[in-house]
Amino acid sequence: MENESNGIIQNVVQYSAGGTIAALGYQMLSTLVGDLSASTSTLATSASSENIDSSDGSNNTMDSIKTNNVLTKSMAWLNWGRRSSPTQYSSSGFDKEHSLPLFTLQDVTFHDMHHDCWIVLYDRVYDVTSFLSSHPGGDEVMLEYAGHDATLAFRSVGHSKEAEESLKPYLVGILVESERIWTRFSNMKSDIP
Ligand code: HEM
Repeated sequence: MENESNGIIQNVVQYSAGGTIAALGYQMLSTLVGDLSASTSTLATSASSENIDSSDGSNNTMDSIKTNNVLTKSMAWLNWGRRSSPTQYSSSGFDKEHSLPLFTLQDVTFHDMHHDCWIVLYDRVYDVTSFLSSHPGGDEVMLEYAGHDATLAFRSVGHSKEAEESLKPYLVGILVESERIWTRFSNMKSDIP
């Protein structure tokens, strides 16, 4: 009899311990789900209200998503990891002719933001971050090419000789030889400012 009641007590204790753990698990899960749905609804609300408020009629949904939601903030942390790559310091060597570091196109892609904007023009790498706000054509057109080769866009605008001259202070490096287009072939060199 005593054994039997001990067994029952043991079962009750085990059952309640299991129940407590399950309850704790459930609570943690629902907190998580709660957080997620709260952020999703905040996202939906902010996105739709910005759309309605938009006075210039433009679609601000993506801007809103970019700035307001938890997912984007997490992405910023991921980006922080990506951006801590030491690409200002070239691992591809040094160009003796220009006394400048050599960069690959991939190195340049790391600098694709308003506060850190590099572009490639005529196989040369320019850090135009400080020039963005004073560009006569506006910062948006340049930001479209942030982290990329902008030579064709630059040429298609028909920039003046003064514009070409004003590039010089922003030069930070040269493309590695295997990725050059304009300076690789002698018949194209005359086209380069
Ligand atoms: C570091 C690179 C750049 C520099 C130094 C620069 C400089 C200038 C300057 C000085 C002007 C005034 C007009 C002129 O003198 O030609 C201008 C206008 C303009 N630029 Fe740039 N620019 C650069 C890159 C770009 C890029 C990548 C684009 C991409 C499309 C662009 C698009 C324009 C546009 C649309 C205008 C206005 C043209 C007009 O209203 O007549 N620029 N830029």
